[in-house]
Amino acid sequence: MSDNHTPRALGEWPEGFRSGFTSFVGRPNAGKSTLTNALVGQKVAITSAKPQTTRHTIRGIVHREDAQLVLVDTPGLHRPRTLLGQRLNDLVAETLSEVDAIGFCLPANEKIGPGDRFIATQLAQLQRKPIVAIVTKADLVDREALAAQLIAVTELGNQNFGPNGFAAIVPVSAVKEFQVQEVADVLVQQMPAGPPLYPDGELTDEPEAKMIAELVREAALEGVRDELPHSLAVVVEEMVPREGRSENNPLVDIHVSLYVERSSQKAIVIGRGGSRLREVGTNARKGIEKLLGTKVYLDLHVKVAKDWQRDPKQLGRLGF
Ligand SMILES: Nc1nc2c(ncn2[C@@H]2O[C@H](COP(=O)(O)OP(=O)(O)OP(=O)(O)O)[C@@H](O)[C@H]2O)c(=O)[nH]1
Repeated sequence: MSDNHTPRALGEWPEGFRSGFTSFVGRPNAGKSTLTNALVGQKVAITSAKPQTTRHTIRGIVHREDAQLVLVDTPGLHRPRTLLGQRLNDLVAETLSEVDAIGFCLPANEKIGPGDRFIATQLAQLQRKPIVAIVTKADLVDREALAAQLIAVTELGNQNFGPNGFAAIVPVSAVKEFQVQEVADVLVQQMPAGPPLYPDGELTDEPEAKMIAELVREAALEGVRDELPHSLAVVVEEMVPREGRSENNPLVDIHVSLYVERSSQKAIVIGRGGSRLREVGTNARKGIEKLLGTKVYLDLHVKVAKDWQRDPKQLGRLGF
């Protein structure tokens, strides 16, 4: 978000870094897109276009010194009235599996209506998912009206999410840039600890590949982080939808290379008889399937690339 932070490579991140996915919901015109743009800025807007492999679109990424927030679209909760029954429940369940927190946008200048209440009841089904209420367009009302709306929103939260209500309530004006930073702050507070999911500031049309690489890397480091300090790089070589699958049951073949520096490290990653690598594959696959919303066949190959960290050519190939 800020213009003056130092670019950082994947693989290096400060203590206490948080990262995760969030999504804005709210009825049409609630100010979701404007807020997204205000948070992300023009510079790093990212679009993801892979309809056959993913059902959500990445709207943008907030890069901060202490966190990375990936803003994703959740189609369906935007226009609740056109969706009914099972379909909606599926979408809600999908949202549940994909994001770490939800920003529920409610305009300051409009009374809470049936559309908002409908969304609230749907969100209430997402147990233990933090919901942050964002009172948008705060510049359009005076202080008194804003205070009244904050009280009404608090009540909506208590009615739908039990006595604790919303995880937080923040007024904002994306247009006047009032409290935009605070919106980012409260969402970041809801994110789990973890590494950046994307390279800092990079524009890419293949964000999934980066996230998949990171999921594999995390799974491969699990439990052996000390033995493989900075010696593991992961590259997604290929992602192809499996041919001949029905539209309702797609499968994506993903081929991934894991680069280590020494054969002793290769042995650690693979484990006895390949047992560890199988576990790494299973764990990474679960995360990838959540991310893409489809079944995945994950093929992992461990390779030794000597001194890759010091070789610019290799580093380039590994996406650093
Ligand atoms: N005054 C003011 N207007 C805003 C603010 N945020 C959004 N708007 C206006 O509200 C209208 C709707 O904003 P969007 O960001 O497109 O709303 P949305 O929720 O993405 O709408 P859908 O795409 O229909 O779901 C636009 O005309 C915006 O300019 C704000 O903070 N202040």
